[in-house]
Order: sequence, then C-alpha cells, then structure tokens
Amino acid sequence: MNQNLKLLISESEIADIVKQLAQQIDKDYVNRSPVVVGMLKGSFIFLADLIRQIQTPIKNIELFRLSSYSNATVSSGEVKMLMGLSDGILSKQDVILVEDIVDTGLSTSMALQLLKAQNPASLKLCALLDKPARRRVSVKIDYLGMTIGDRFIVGYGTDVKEQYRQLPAIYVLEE
Ligand SMILES: O=P(O)(O)OC[C@H]1O[C@H](OP(=O)(O)OP(=O)(O)O)[C@H](O)[C@@H]1O
Ligand SMILES: Nc1nc2[nH]cnc2c(=O)[nH]1
Repeated sequence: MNQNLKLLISESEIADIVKQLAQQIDKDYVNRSPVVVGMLKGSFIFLADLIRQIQTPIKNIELFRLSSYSNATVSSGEVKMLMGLSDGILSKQDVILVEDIVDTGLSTSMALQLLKAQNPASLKLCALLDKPARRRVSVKIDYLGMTIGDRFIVGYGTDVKEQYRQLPAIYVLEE
C-alpha cells in the first residue's frame, strides 16, 4: 500500500454522514418505495451502507456502469451503458441515483440523462462527496454527504488505478 495517504474522513464520520443521508431520504419517501440505482464501481460500498440505514422499503436496487469517456467534450448521446439497466426498469418509478463523488459533474450528469430517458416518476441524486472546485457541468445534488476541497481522494469504494477501494475510510492521496 502507498504510504502517502492522509486521513480525510474517518470510518465513524462516514457512518454518521450515511445515517443522516438515510434519515433525510426516509423523511422524503414516506408512503413511497424508491428504486435505488448505484453507479459502479465507485459507489458500491457507499450504496451497501446507505441502503442498510434506509428504513423506507426499497422497491428495487439496480446497478449500472457507464463506458468511460476519454474526451470530456464527448456528447451525452455517445455514452453507453457498459453494464446496464434493463430497458424501462425505471419507468414511472421514484428513482434515487447514488454516487460516491461528483467532481467535474460529467459522469453524474450523463448518468442522470440516461436515467431520465426511462421516464421515472421522480429522479433524485444522493452523493457522498461533492468536489465543486473542478465542476464543469452543473449538477443538483439532492442528498449530499460532504463537500471537499480540490484533493484526489481514495478509499471507501473510490480508487486510483483500481487500488484502495477496500479502505474503510477516505484518504487524500498525496503526491
Ligand atoms: O464528476 P466526474 O469528474 O465525472 O467524476 C466522478 C466520477 O469519477 C469516479 O468514477 P470513475 O470514472 O473513476 O469510475 P469508477 O467509479 O469505476 O472508479 C466516481 O466514481 C464518479 O462516478
Ligand atoms: N478516486 C477518485 N475518483 C475520482 N473521480 C473524480 N474525482 C475523484 C477523486 O477525488 N477520487
């Protein structure tokens, strides 16, 4: 493991944030049963923790992965599902997209567009972390865990070259 990791958000702080987010979601979804959609790979640990704190009955849990974009200017029309969502599975559903981090906003806005195309009854975004310093596309985060500075983070599902996803806390990767 790389030694240049500086703790940013501890396991217990993450747990508190996740509980608060679940409480907000419970408050908003009384008498509704949302479909929770996790965007892979980064959100898988956050998603697993979040759904276990949500008391509201969840109708369905879906996972998907977008094709990566090499050029940030690529149009949303060219984004492909690498691992999908079946056609129409979100139609008329109350959908919550779960993201680990919104940075430039490109991934999330593309994901939201793809989900919206299935005509959900409602669509909300829950993101553990927001890094607004490098935003290129505006993204409305309905349920936000924490805003962070312009630092590259790893752990708790997030990676650098597929490393560090297993770490239970969130660290800043220092060069
Ligand atoms: O706001 P953006 O600048 O688009 O960055 C945020 C995205 O980047 C990461 O995913 P990544 O593409 O690294 O894939 P991964 O989730 O499989 O690690 C993260 O999980 C977000 O989905
Ligand atoms: N691991 C990781 N992935 C990202 N994708 C966009 N921003 C980040 C970040 O800070 N860390």
